[in-house]
Amino acid sequence: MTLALVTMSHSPLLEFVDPPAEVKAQVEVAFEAARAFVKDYDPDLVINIGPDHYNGFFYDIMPPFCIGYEAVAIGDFGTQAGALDVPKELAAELTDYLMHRDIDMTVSLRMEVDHGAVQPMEIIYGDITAKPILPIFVNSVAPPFTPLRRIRQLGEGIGAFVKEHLADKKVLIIGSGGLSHEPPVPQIATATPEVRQSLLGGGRHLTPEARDARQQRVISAAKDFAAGINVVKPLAPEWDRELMRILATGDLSPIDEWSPDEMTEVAGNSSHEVRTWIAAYAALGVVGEYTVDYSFYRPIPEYIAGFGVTIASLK
Ligand SMILES: O=C(O)/C=C/c1cccc(O)c1O
Ligand SMILES: [Fe+2]
Repeated sequence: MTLALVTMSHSPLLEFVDPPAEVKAQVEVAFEAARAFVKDYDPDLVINIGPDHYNGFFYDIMPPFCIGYEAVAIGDFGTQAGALDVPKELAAELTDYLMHRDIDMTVSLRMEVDHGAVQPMEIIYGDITAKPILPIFVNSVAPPFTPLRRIRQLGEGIGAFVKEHLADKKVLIIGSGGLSHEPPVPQIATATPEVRQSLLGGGRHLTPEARDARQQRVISAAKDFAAGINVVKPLAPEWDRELMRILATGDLSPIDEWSPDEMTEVAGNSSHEVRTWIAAYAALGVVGEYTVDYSFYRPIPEYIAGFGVTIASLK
């Protein structure tokens, strides 16, 4: 058994906006580092921890986290659509294991996932079905948020499962999202009645026209933000670097004390996507001491993201 980790900011804007060539080149170097690492490691299984942006999960029922026994990517922002290759029985075993560790997993027998879940797989493999994958959703955009301690414990449970039940496998854990950012994903607290309906589930399975309108709003916000118009909260590079520093130490306990409200205040509504990174690092830390082999960070307004990529492996 072994476990390795890749965490990656995602941005649906990658193909829709144009940062300076030097920035694009740096991001491509980071993506290539992830590809090369994964190619060399050649995992048997991917455990994919990702958020959702009101495409698969809505306020009719919003779990803090959920595992998919089957999963279908909706293909937003031109990402690959279609069914993921989920080993259903293994997903059920992991659920059972976590339940017995007092992690009340929600299950979906047919989870719908968006760019937030699949973009790293697409970047790394060019195909979201390239490997068997256990898809785990972590709520990162819809308050109220579970305390970060619970996310760490979820990650630790996943790590313990890998250690005990996947002794003959090479496993890659992916955390997708973050870092500081506040793209124009609607908030229930400030929603108009129409948007509120959409967040309650009306936004599921949008018509192509409605999907296009939704995406154009985000693309145009990104262009404004890059032009220096503060349509969204500024990125918070210091906060991002501090998180990455803590993750690299192997001791995640300081993060337990972070309050969700303060995260939102300092690093933006979508900064909670770092929960995927925290869970992934907690899983790796349970399997053994680790080193961060590669780390990239740059705030990229065009992508509306404090943009980071890390790779970590066991010592
Ligand atoms: O509008 C959405 O669905 C999400 C947009 C977005 C923009 C930038 C960074 C991210 O992580 C996003 O999910
Ligand atoms: Fe996102």
